[in-house]
Amino acid sequence: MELRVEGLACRRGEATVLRGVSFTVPAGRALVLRGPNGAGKTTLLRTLAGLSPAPEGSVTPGPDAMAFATHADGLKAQLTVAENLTFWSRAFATGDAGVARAVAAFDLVPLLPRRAADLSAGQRRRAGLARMVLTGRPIWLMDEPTVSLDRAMTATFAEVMRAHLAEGGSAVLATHIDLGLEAEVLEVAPFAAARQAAAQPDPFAEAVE
Ligand SMILES: Nc1ncnc2c1ncn2[C@@H]1O[C@H](COP(=O)(O)OP(=O)(O)OP(=O)(O)O)[C@@H](O)[C@H]1O
Repeated sequence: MELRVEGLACRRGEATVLRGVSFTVPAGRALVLRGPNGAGKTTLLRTLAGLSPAPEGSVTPGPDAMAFATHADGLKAQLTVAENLTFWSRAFATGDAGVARAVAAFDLVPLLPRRAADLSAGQRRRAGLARMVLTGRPIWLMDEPTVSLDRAMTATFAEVMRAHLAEGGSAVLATHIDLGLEAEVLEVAPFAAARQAAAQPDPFAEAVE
């Protein structure tokens, strides 16, 4: 699904962090957000996701089409991974089929009985990313999705993303590492988000080698 952003301003607390952000991410494509610490990448993602109201501009479609993977992963610490997945499948009305897709995508069977509080950082991230699959939503917003993932799981993530894009999904990712994504790059800078076309031929080539 296409994501269209026009003249967006983004606030964090009382501060306007970004202004005049415009871009389109066509179905099947990803946009990578780059920029130094504090540039506003997380703020932009939060605004796209509808978590921070935008004082100016528009985002189409609305938040119901989007799934947002944050640093926090969204797991309830006292529940097992299986219980977290069931909770999400109810919240997103995707049922057992949604859970099965998420488990298969990130090889979660060994983690299902484990309490989220007892998972390693990488295992938590795996479960948090599986949530994106479970939602069935077409537009994925992701904040440093590969942090804490080992090399094999980074490759798995790349495969999952590739499948999502091949199904007509789209994505906006803030990441400091080069995933080898076939993606445009948006350099995020306060009040002046400028676009750099950077299509590359082989998505994820470097991530999965
Ligand atoms: N709750 C808040 N209230 C006011 N300003 C904030 C708040 N949270 C963050 N900021 C500021 O907003 C700006 C943008 O922060 P943001 O987290 O979006 O940057 P980022 O590009 O994601 O950075 P990083 O690469 O470090 O994750 C920063 O200057 C930050 O200090």
